[in-house]
Amino acid sequence: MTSRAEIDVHPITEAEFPDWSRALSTGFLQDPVLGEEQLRARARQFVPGRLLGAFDRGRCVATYRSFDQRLTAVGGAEVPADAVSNVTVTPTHRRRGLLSRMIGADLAAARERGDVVATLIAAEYRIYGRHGFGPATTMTQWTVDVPRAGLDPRWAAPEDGGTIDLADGADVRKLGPELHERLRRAQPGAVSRDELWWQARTGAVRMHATPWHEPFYAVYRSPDGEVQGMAAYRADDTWGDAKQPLNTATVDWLIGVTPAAERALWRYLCSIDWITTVKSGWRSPDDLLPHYLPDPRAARISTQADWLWVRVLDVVRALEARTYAARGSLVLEVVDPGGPAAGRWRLEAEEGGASCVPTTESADLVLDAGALAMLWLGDESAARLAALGRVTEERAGAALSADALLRAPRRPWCPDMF
Ligand SMILES: CC(=O)SCCNC(=O)CCNC(=O)[C@H](O)C(C)(C)COP(=O)(O)OP(=O)(O)OC[C@H]1O[C@@H](n2cnc3c(N)ncnc32)[C@H](O)[C@@H]1OP(=O)(O)O
Repeated sequence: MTSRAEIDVHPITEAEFPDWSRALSTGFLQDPVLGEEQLRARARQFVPGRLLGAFDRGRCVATYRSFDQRLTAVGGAEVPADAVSNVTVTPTHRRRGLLSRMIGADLAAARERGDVVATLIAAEYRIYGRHGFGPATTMTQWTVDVPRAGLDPRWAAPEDGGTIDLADGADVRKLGPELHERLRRAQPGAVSRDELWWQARTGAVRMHATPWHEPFYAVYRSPDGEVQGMAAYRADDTWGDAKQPLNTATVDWLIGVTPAAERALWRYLCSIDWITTVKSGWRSPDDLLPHYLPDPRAARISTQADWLWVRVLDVVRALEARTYAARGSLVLEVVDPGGPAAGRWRLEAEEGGASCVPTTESADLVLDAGALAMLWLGDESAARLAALGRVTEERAGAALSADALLRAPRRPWCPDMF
């Protein structure tokens, strides 16, 4: 076995990219041999310095990629984020500290660049807490039992006079980015998408060895013709023994920038002939989907799990970027051994802004960096974390005061997997 010191971890060169890409597929248990087209598509994600690899005797055995992202904070301001993805360690080299070396180097560089947070979607719950990340948003998938939903079987168009049209991939690439920008700027927890996101999700660029199957795309326009919503969905082909249709529509993604758009698109999906089940895809836990149906109980939660994980790199800018539900102050002691969030911080929240400064005053609450991330986006409560021992009250009632400041009216949502 090669010793730890002999394994070289460094930002890869373009020449190392094919070997890095093979290691990435191996780590994710995917076909390690990629075609030219996939390799070319993946190479578009190459940014000098941002793809790390570990090399044992010249062969890539671990991968790590980060990229620039914008994350929407509570209140609608965006912060620069270091988005972490493509983390793999080849099974022969696991538990030798390779992930720790790569993430340590990347988070230090992100902090140096001035990123306020790092973000990721964790494959497994137990990997990233030790690196100061906390689960900051929740993902919920609903399965709608369409016959039970109670929709009028004569439904043919949105009740509000808007329209729904089918579209193709080119339309989606044209209309989608602007629509998504509207959504994400208003949605705490949402992240920016680049052009490649739209190209890969519409089949214009093939990133994976698996064959591409085109989804259906539906576009909602308001009564005055403005594009306000869009959905991509697929359908299976299932028929019962009595020759009755039992087809499922599975939503890849659905964007609605107004409740009317969301309502129209969900009702459209639940009104397609032959479709008896609709699977919602990754939604917010407080999504209004069930309530767009006459019988909300027809929408059953089929998956609920942690989704976007956040690591606060700059406490001052993170706390000053968001808005607060009330005026008030709070002294937080963040325990983050050797990490950038460590210290005691005084938060002064006011209407229209907040200030955060280092302080020597006594702390109201003591918490770790992961708990700070969970509270920052407003998805978790300090009272719950206190009950779990993740937050310690140094002043009686401090968890309740923290919740009065930090809680948000709607839960954060990250629609994306990256
Ligand atoms: C954002 C994303 O890309 S998520 C995708 C993550 N990748 C995967 O899940 C692919 C399959 N798994 C892997 O590639 C690897 O096992 C990884 C990346 C999860 C871990 O890589 P390793 O190099 O083995 O991790 P490393 O040795 O640095 O571990 C550091 C510590 O975390 C612990 N740890 C690592 N992975 C896990 C896990 N899945 N569950 C629990 N603990 C873990 C290790 O035991 C170690 O603890 P210790 O310091 O107390 O001994």
